[in-house]
Amino acid sequence: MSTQVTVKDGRLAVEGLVKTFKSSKGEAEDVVRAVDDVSLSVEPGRLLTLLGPSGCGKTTTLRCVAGLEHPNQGEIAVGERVLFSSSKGVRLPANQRGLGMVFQSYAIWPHMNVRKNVSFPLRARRGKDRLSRKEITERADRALAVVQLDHLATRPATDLSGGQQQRLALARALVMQPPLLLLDEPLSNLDAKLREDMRFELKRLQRDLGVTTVYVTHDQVEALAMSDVIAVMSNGKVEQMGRPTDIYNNPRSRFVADFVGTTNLIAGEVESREGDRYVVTTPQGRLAARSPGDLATGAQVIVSVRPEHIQVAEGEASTSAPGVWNGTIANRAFLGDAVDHLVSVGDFTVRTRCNPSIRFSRDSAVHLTFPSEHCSLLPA
Ligand SMILES: Nc1ncnc2c1ncn2[C@@H]1O[C@H](COP(=O)(O)OP(=O)(O)OP(=O)(O)O)[C@@H](O)[C@H]1O
Repeated sequence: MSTQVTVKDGRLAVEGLVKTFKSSKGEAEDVVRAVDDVSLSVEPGRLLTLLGPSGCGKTTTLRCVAGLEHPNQGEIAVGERVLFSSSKGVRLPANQRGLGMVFQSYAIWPHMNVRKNVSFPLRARRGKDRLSRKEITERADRALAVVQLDHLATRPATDLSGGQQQRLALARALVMQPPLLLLDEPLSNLDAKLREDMRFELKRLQRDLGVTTVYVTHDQVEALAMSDVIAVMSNGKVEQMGRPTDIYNNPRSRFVADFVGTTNLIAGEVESREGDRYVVTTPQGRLAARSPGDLATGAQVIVSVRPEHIQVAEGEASTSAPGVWNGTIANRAFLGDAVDHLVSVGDFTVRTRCNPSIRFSRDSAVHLTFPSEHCSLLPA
Protein backbone atom coordinates (compact mmCIF):
# COMPACT_ATOMS: atom_id res chain seq x y z
CA MET A 1 0.00 0.00 0.00
CA SER A 2 1.19 3.55 -0.72
CA THR A 3 2.21 5.40 2.40
CA GLN A 4 1.87 8.76 0.68
CA VAL A 5 -0.41 11.27 2.37
CA THR A 6 -0.88 14.41 0.34
CA VAL A 7 -0.27 17.56 2.33
CA LYS A 8 -1.00 20.96 0.83
CA ASP A 9 1.78 23.54 0.96
CA GLY A 10 1.33 26.00 3.78
CA ARG A 11 3.39 29.00 4.81
CA LEU A 12 2.28 30.32 8.16
CA ALA A 13 2.52 34.06 8.73
CA VAL A 14 1.62 35.62 12.06
CA GLU A 15 1.80 39.43 12.34
CA GLY A 16 1.45 41.60 15.44
CA LEU A 17 -0.60 39.04 17.37
CA VAL A 18 -1.99 40.23 20.72
CA LYS A 19 -4.15 38.23 23.13
CA THR A 20 -5.07 39.50 26.58
CA PHE A 21 -6.98 37.80 29.38
CA LYS A 22 -8.68 39.36 32.36
CA SER A 23 -7.48 37.83 35.60
CA SER A 24 -9.09 38.68 38.93
CA LYS A 25 -6.61 39.15 41.75
CA GLY A 26 -8.65 39.79 44.88
CA GLU A 27 -10.60 43.02 44.35
CA ALA A 28 -8.58 44.38 41.45
CA GLU A 29 -8.95 43.13 37.89
CA ASP A 30 -5.68 42.70 36.05
CA VAL A 31 -5.08 42.29 32.34
CA VAL A 32 -2.57 39.58 31.36
CA ARG A 33 -0.90 40.13 27.97
CA ALA A 34 -0.54 36.38 27.27
CA VAL A 35 0.59 37.09 23.68
CA ASP A 36 2.23 40.49 23.33
CA ASP A 37 2.84 41.57 19.72
CA VAL A 38 4.11 38.26 18.32
CA SER A 39 5.20 38.08 14.68
CA LEU A 40 6.64 34.94 13.12
CA SER A 41 6.61 32.96 9.92
CA VAL A 42 7.18 29.30 9.06
CA GLU A 43 8.25 28.32 5.55
CA PRO A 44 6.38 25.45 3.84
CA GLY A 45 7.47 22.05 5.12
CA ARG A 46 9.42 23.45 8.07
CA LEU A 47 8.98 22.79 11.79
CA LEU A 48 8.95 25.80 14.10
CA THR A 49 9.05 25.27 17.85
CA LEU A 50 7.62 27.74 20.34
CA LEU A 51 9.89 27.21 23.34
CA GLY A 52 9.67 28.84 26.74
CA PRO A 53 8.86 28.40 30.42
CA SER A 54 5.38 27.79 31.78
CA GLY A 55 3.10 30.79 31.29
CA CYS A 56 5.18 32.52 28.56
CA GLY A 57 2.30 32.37 26.04
CA LYS A 58 3.21 29.39 23.81
CA THR A 59 -0.12 27.58 24.07
CA THR A 60 -2.16 30.77 23.70
CA THR A 61 -0.24 31.62 20.49
CA LEU A 62 -0.96 28.13 19.14
CA ARG A 63 -4.63 28.30 20.16
CA CYS A 64 -4.97 31.64 18.34
CA VAL A 65 -3.64 29.99 15.16
CA ALA A 66 -6.00 27.03 15.69
CA GLY A 67 -8.99 29.37 16.11
CA LEU A 68 -9.61 28.28 19.71
CA GLU A 69 -8.86 31.77 21.09
CA HIS A 70 -10.06 35.11 19.74
CA PRO A 71 -7.02 37.44 19.47
CA ASN A 72 -7.41 41.15 20.28
CA GLN A 73 -5.24 42.19 17.38
CA GLY A 74 -3.07 40.94 14.53
CA GLU A 75 -3.18 38.79 11.44
CA ILE A 76 -2.80 35.04 10.85
CA ALA A 77 -2.54 33.54 7.35
CA VAL A 78 -1.71 30.10 5.94
CA GLY A 79 -0.56 30.40 2.34
CA GLU A 80 -2.91 32.87 0.64
CA ARG A 81 -5.68 32.17 3.12
CA VAL A 82 -6.29 34.74 5.87
CA LEU A 83 -7.57 32.93 8.99
CA PHE A 84 -7.73 35.97 11.23
CA SER A 85 -7.31 39.69 10.68
CA SER A 86 -8.37 42.34 13.16
CA SER A 87 -7.99 45.10 10.56
CA LYS A 88 -9.99 43.27 7.85
CA GLY A 89 -12.54 41.85 10.28
CA VAL A 90 -11.77 38.23 9.33
CA ARG A 91 -12.26 35.47 11.91
CA LEU A 92 -12.58 31.95 10.54
CA PRO A 93 -13.98 29.49 13.09
CA ALA A 94 -11.68 26.60 14.09
CA ASN A 95 -13.66 24.01 12.15
CA GLN A 96 -13.27 25.97 8.90
CA ARG A 97 -9.49 26.41 9.21
CA GLY A 98 -8.78 22.79 8.19
CA LEU A 99 -5.69 22.51 10.39
CA GLY A 100 -4.37 19.33 12.01
CA MET A 101 -3.99 19.42 15.78
CA VAL A 102 -2.52 17.10 18.40
CA PHE A 103 -2.62 18.19 22.01
CA GLN A 104 -1.15 16.88 25.24
CA SER A 105 -4.13 14.65 25.88
CA TYR A 106 -4.56 12.73 22.64
CA ALA A 107 -8.34 12.62 23.14
CA ILE A 108 -8.75 9.40 21.23
CA TRP A 109 -12.30 8.09 21.18
CA PRO A 110 -12.30 5.07 23.51
CA HIS A 111 -15.45 3.42 22.16
CA MET A 112 -14.07 3.21 18.60
CA ASN A 113 -11.43 0.98 17.07
CA VAL A 114 -8.21 2.40 15.62
CA ARG A 115 -9.44 2.78 12.02
CA LYS A 116 -12.73 4.39 13.12
CA ASN A 117 -10.81 6.91 15.24
CA VAL A 118 -8.89 8.00 12.16
CA SER A 119 -11.81 7.94 9.73
CA PHE A 120 -14.21 9.79 12.04
CA PRO A 121 -13.24 13.32 10.89
CA LEU A 122 -13.77 12.20 7.27
CA ARG A 123 -17.14 10.61 8.03
CA ALA A 124 -18.27 13.86 9.63
CA ARG A 125 -17.89 15.71 6.31
CA ARG A 126 -21.10 16.98 4.71
CA GLY A 127 -22.23 18.46 1.38
CA LYS A 128 -19.74 18.68 -1.48
CA ASP A 129 -16.88 17.54 0.79
CA ARG A 130 -18.59 14.22 1.52
CA LEU A 131 -16.48 11.16 0.64
CA SER A 132 -17.58 7.66 -0.35
CA ARG A 133 -17.15 4.82 2.18
CA LYS A 134 -14.36 3.35 0.01
CA GLU A 135 -12.47 6.66 -0.15
CA ILE A 136 -12.79 7.09 3.60
CA THR A 137 -11.34 3.62 4.34
CA GLU A 138 -8.52 4.13 1.85
CA ARG A 139 -7.53 7.49 3.28
CA ALA A 140 -7.74 6.28 6.87
CA ASP A 141 -5.59 3.24 6.06
CA ARG A 142 -3.03 5.41 4.28
CA ALA A 143 -2.76 7.68 7.34
CA LEU A 144 -2.42 4.61 9.59
CA ALA A 145 0.32 3.19 7.33
CA VAL A 146 2.24 6.46 7.61
CA VAL A 147 2.37 6.15 11.40
CA GLN A 148 2.91 2.36 11.13
CA LEU A 149 -0.35 1.40 12.82
CA ASP A 150 -2.07 -0.20 9.80
CA HIS A 151 -1.63 -3.69 11.29
CA LEU A 152 -3.66 -2.61 14.35
CA ALA A 153 -6.57 -1.03 12.43
CA THR A 154 -9.30 -3.18 14.02
CA ARG A 155 -7.96 -3.09 17.59
CA PRO A 156 -9.94 -1.08 20.21
CA ALA A 157 -8.15 2.27 20.59
CA THR A 158 -7.91 1.83 24.35
CA ASP A 159 -5.74 -1.29 23.86
CA LEU A 160 -2.89 0.78 22.39
CA SER A 161 0.23 1.76 24.32
CA GLY A 162 0.97 5.43 25.09
CA GLY A 163 3.29 5.78 22.10
CA GLN A 164 0.79 4.07 19.79
CA GLN A 165 -2.03 6.36 21.01
CA GLN A 166 0.19 9.31 20.26
CA ARG A 167 0.73 8.04 16.71
CA LEU A 168 -3.02 7.43 16.36
CA ALA A 169 -3.72 11.05 17.33
CA LEU A 170 -1.18 12.10 14.70
CA ALA A 171 -2.79 9.89 12.02
CA ARG A 172 -6.16 11.47 12.85
CA ALA A 173 -4.68 14.93 12.37
CA LEU A 174 -2.96 13.94 9.10
CA VAL A 175 -5.98 12.22 7.52
CA MET A 176 -7.47 15.67 6.81
CA GLN A 177 -4.37 16.51 4.73
CA PRO A 178 -3.91 19.79 6.59
CA PRO A 179 -1.75 22.62 5.25
CA LEU A 180 -0.51 23.16 8.81
CA LEU A 181 -0.02 20.82 11.76
CA LEU A 182 -0.23 22.20 15.33
CA LEU A 183 1.34 20.10 18.10
CA ASP A 184 1.08 21.16 21.75
CA GLU A 185 3.45 19.15 23.97
CA PRO A 186 2.34 15.92 22.23
CA LEU A 187 5.07 13.84 23.91
CA SER A 188 4.70 15.06 27.47
CA ASN A 189 2.57 12.10 28.62
CA LEU A 190 5.19 9.55 27.55
CA ASP A 191 8.01 8.18 29.69
CA ALA A 192 11.54 9.50 29.06
CA LYS A 193 12.77 6.65 26.83
CA LEU A 194 9.68 6.56 24.63
CA ARG A 195 9.69 10.36 24.39
CA GLU A 196 13.22 10.24 23.00
CA ASP A 197 12.28 7.60 20.40
CA MET A 198 9.11 9.47 19.41
CA ARG A 199 11.08 12.69 18.91
CA PHE A 200 12.99 11.09 16.06
CA GLU A 201 9.91 9.39 14.69
CA LEU A 202 7.83 12.58 14.72
CA LYS A 203 10.61 14.52 13.06
CA ARG A 204 11.06 11.84 10.37
CA LEU A 205 7.32 11.78 9.66
CA GLN A 206 7.08 15.55 9.53
CA ARG A 207 10.03 15.77 7.13
CA ASP A 208 8.86 12.90 4.90
CA LEU A 209 5.37 14.37 4.62
CA GLY A 210 6.67 17.91 4.22
CA VAL A 211 3.90 19.26 6.44
CA THR A 212 4.44 22.75 7.88
CA THR A 213 4.36 22.33 11.66
CA VAL A 214 4.21 24.46 14.79
CA TYR A 215 5.38 22.56 17.86
CA VAL A 216 4.97 23.78 21.44
CA THR A 217 7.27 22.60 24.22
CA HIS A 218 9.03 23.80 27.36
CA ASP A 219 11.70 21.10 26.87
CA GLN A 220 14.79 22.68 25.36
CA VAL A 221 16.39 19.34 24.44
CA GLU A 222 13.28 18.41 22.47
CA ALA A 223 13.30 21.82 20.76
CA LEU A 224 16.98 21.59 19.81
CA ALA A 225 16.55 18.04 18.47
CA MET A 226 13.41 18.55 16.40
CA SER A 227 13.23 22.07 15.06
CA ASP A 228 14.22 23.79 11.84
CA VAL A 229 13.58 27.08 13.64
CA ILE A 230 13.05 27.86 17.33
CA ALA A 231 11.19 30.90 18.67
CA VAL A 232 12.15 31.36 22.34
CA MET A 233 9.27 33.08 24.18
CA SER A 234 9.19 34.97 27.46
CA ASN A 235 6.37 37.07 28.93
CA GLY A 236 4.24 36.82 25.79
CA LYS A 237 7.03 37.99 23.47
CA VAL A 238 9.45 36.25 21.09
CA GLU A 239 12.90 36.88 22.64
CA GLN A 240 14.88 35.30 19.81
CA MET A 241 14.12 33.29 16.69
CA GLY A 242 16.69 31.23 14.80
CA ARG A 243 18.06 27.83 13.89
CA PRO A 244 18.81 25.56 16.89
CA THR A 245 22.61 26.00 16.48
CA ASP A 246 22.20 29.78 16.34
CA ILE A 247 20.04 29.90 19.45
CA TYR A 248 22.47 27.66 21.32
CA ASN A 249 25.75 29.22 20.16
CA ASN A 250 24.71 32.85 19.80
CA PRO A 251 22.08 33.66 22.44
CA ARG A 252 21.21 37.35 22.30
CA SER A 253 19.90 37.75 25.83
CA ARG A 254 20.62 36.47 29.29
CA PHE A 255 17.19 34.81 29.29
CA VAL A 256 17.86 32.78 26.11
CA ALA A 257 21.40 31.80 27.21
CA ASP A 258 20.06 30.59 30.54
CA PHE A 259 16.88 28.87 29.33
CA VAL A 260 18.37 26.96 26.39
CA GLY A 261 21.06 24.59 27.66
CA THR A 262 23.32 25.12 30.66
CA THR A 263 25.59 28.13 30.79
CA ASN A 264 27.90 30.17 33.03
CA LEU A 265 26.85 33.81 33.31
CA ILE A 266 29.69 36.06 34.44
CA ALA A 267 29.11 39.79 35.06
CA GLY A 268 31.83 42.27 34.04
CA GLU A 269 32.79 45.53 32.36
CA VAL A 270 34.25 46.16 28.89
CA GLU A 271 37.94 47.12 29.25
CA SER A 272 39.06 47.35 25.62
CA ARG A 273 38.28 46.24 22.07
CA GLU A 274 40.27 44.61 19.27
CA GLY A 275 38.18 44.02 16.12
CA ASP A 276 35.09 42.04 17.18
CA ARG A 277 36.87 40.76 20.34
CA TYR A 278 36.45 42.57 23.64
CA VAL A 279 38.45 42.22 26.83
CA VAL A 280 36.10 42.16 29.83
CA THR A 281 37.17 42.71 33.44
CA THR A 282 35.30 40.62 36.00
CA PRO A 283 35.84 40.25 39.76
CA GLN A 284 37.31 36.78 39.04
CA GLY A 285 39.72 37.82 36.28
CA ARG A 286 39.74 38.99 32.67
CA LEU A 287 38.01 37.29 29.72
CA ALA A 288 38.15 37.77 25.95
CA ALA A 289 34.72 37.60 24.33
CA ARG A 290 32.93 38.46 21.11
CA SER A 291 29.84 40.51 20.40
CA PRO A 292 27.97 41.10 17.14
CA GLY A 293 27.06 44.65 18.28
CA ASP A 294 29.13 47.70 19.27
CA LEU A 295 30.00 48.11 22.93
CA ALA A 296 31.65 51.12 24.56
CA THR A 297 34.52 50.88 27.02
CA GLY A 298 33.05 50.73 30.52
CA ALA A 299 29.78 49.06 29.36
CA GLN A 300 28.33 46.61 31.89
CA VAL A 301 27.95 43.17 30.29
CA ILE A 302 27.35 39.49 31.00
CA VAL A 303 29.65 36.87 29.48
CA SER A 304 27.87 33.59 28.66
CA VAL A 305 30.03 30.49 28.22
CA ARG A 306 28.81 26.90 28.00
CA PRO A 307 30.37 24.34 30.41
CA GLU A 308 31.56 22.11 27.53
CA HIS A 309 33.53 24.96 25.96
CA ILE A 310 35.77 25.59 28.99
CA GLN A 311 39.01 23.59 29.10
CA VAL A 312 40.25 22.33 32.48
CA ALA A 313 43.93 21.49 33.02
CA GLU A 314 45.97 20.43 36.01
CA GLY A 315 47.96 22.91 38.13
CA GLU A 316 48.36 26.68 38.02
CA ALA A 317 48.48 28.57 34.72
CA SER A 318 51.81 29.86 33.42
CA THR A 319 50.14 32.91 31.87
CA SER A 320 47.92 35.76 33.05
CA ALA A 321 46.42 36.31 29.56
CA PRO A 322 42.65 37.12 29.41
CA GLY A 323 40.59 33.94 29.44
CA VAL A 324 42.92 31.88 31.67
CA TRP A 325 41.86 31.56 35.31
CA ASN A 326 43.22 29.57 38.25
CA GLY A 327 40.78 27.65 40.43
CA THR A 328 40.15 24.71 42.74
CA ILE A 329 37.89 21.70 42.11
CA ALA A 330 34.93 22.10 44.48
CA ASN A 331 32.83 19.19 43.30
CA ARG A 332 32.29 16.76 40.46
CA ALA A 333 29.35 14.80 39.08
CA PHE A 334 29.54 11.78 36.78
CA LEU A 335 26.80 12.00 34.12
CA GLY A 336 27.54 8.82 32.14
CA ASP A 337 28.58 10.40 28.84
CA ALA A 338 30.32 13.37 30.53
CA VAL A 339 31.66 14.56 33.85
CA ASP A 340 30.86 17.99 35.33
CA HIS A 341 33.39 19.74 37.54
CA LEU A 342 32.42 22.73 39.67
CA VAL A 343 35.48 24.93 39.95
CA SER A 344 35.85 27.65 42.60
CA VAL A 345 37.49 30.84 41.39
CA GLY A 346 37.52 33.09 44.46
CA ASP A 347 33.90 32.99 45.66
CA PHE A 348 32.56 32.33 42.15
CA THR A 349 31.74 28.84 40.87
CA VAL A 350 32.35 27.87 37.23
CA ARG A 351 30.62 24.79 35.80
CA THR A 352 32.69 22.80 33.29
CA ARG A 353 31.81 19.66 31.33
CA CYS A 354 34.48 17.22 30.13
CA ASN A 355 34.90 13.83 28.60
CA PRO A 356 34.22 11.21 31.36
CA SER A 357 37.81 9.95 31.08
CA ILE A 358 39.00 13.28 32.55
CA ARG A 359 38.64 13.37 36.34
CA PHE A 360 40.09 15.76 38.84
CA SER A 361 39.88 15.06 42.54
CA ARG A 362 38.29 17.51 44.99
CA ASP A 363 40.44 20.44 46.17
CA SER A 364 43.01 19.94 43.41
CA ALA A 365 44.45 23.07 41.76
CA VAL A 366 43.48 23.55 38.10
CA HIS A 367 43.44 26.29 35.49
CA LEU A 368 40.56 27.06 33.17
CA THR A 369 40.80 28.30 29.58
CA PHE A 370 37.81 30.18 28.12
CA PRO A 371 38.14 30.27 24.29
CA SER A 372 37.05 33.76 23.17
CA GLU A 373 35.02 32.38 20.23
CA HIS A 374 32.77 30.59 22.75
CA CYS A 375 32.35 33.55 25.11
CA SER A 376 29.25 35.57 24.10
CA LEU A 377 28.67 39.08 25.38
CA LEU A 378 25.12 39.88 26.46
CA PRO A 379 23.61 43.10 27.77
CA ALA A 380 23.78 43.19 31.57
N1 LIG B 1 -8.23 31.34 29.84
C1 LIG B 1 -7.35 32.10 30.51
N2 LIG B 1 -7.77 33.03 31.38
C2 LIG B 1 -6.88 33.83 32.05
N3 LIG B 1 -5.56 33.77 31.88
C3 LIG B 1 -5.07 32.86 31.00
C4 LIG B 1 -5.93 31.98 30.28
N4 LIG B 1 -5.15 31.18 29.48
C5 LIG B 1 -3.88 31.54 29.71
N5 LIG B 1 -3.82 32.54 30.62
C6 LIG B 1 -2.60 33.22 31.11
O1 LIG B 1 -1.86 33.63 29.98
C7 LIG B 1 -0.48 33.43 30.18
C8 LIG B 1 0.09 32.53 29.09
O2 LIG B 1 -0.47 31.23 29.22
P1 LIG B 1 -0.12 30.04 28.23
O3 LIG B 1 -0.96 28.85 28.61
O4 LIG B 1 -0.22 30.50 26.83
O5 LIG B 1 1.41 29.75 28.58
P2 LIG B 1 2.32 28.53 28.18
O6 LIG B 1 3.64 29.11 27.84
O7 LIG B 1 1.68 27.69 27.16
O8 LIG B 1 2.43 27.75 29.56
P3 LIG B 1 2.37 26.16 29.87
O9 LIG B 1 3.65 25.58 29.33
O10 LIG B 1 2.29 26.13 31.36
O11 LIG B 1 1.15 25.63 29.19
C9 LIG B 1 -0.32 32.86 31.58
O12 LIG B 1 -0.06 33.92 32.46
C10 LIG B 1 -1.69 32.27 31.86
O13 LIG B 1 -1.97 32.26 33.23
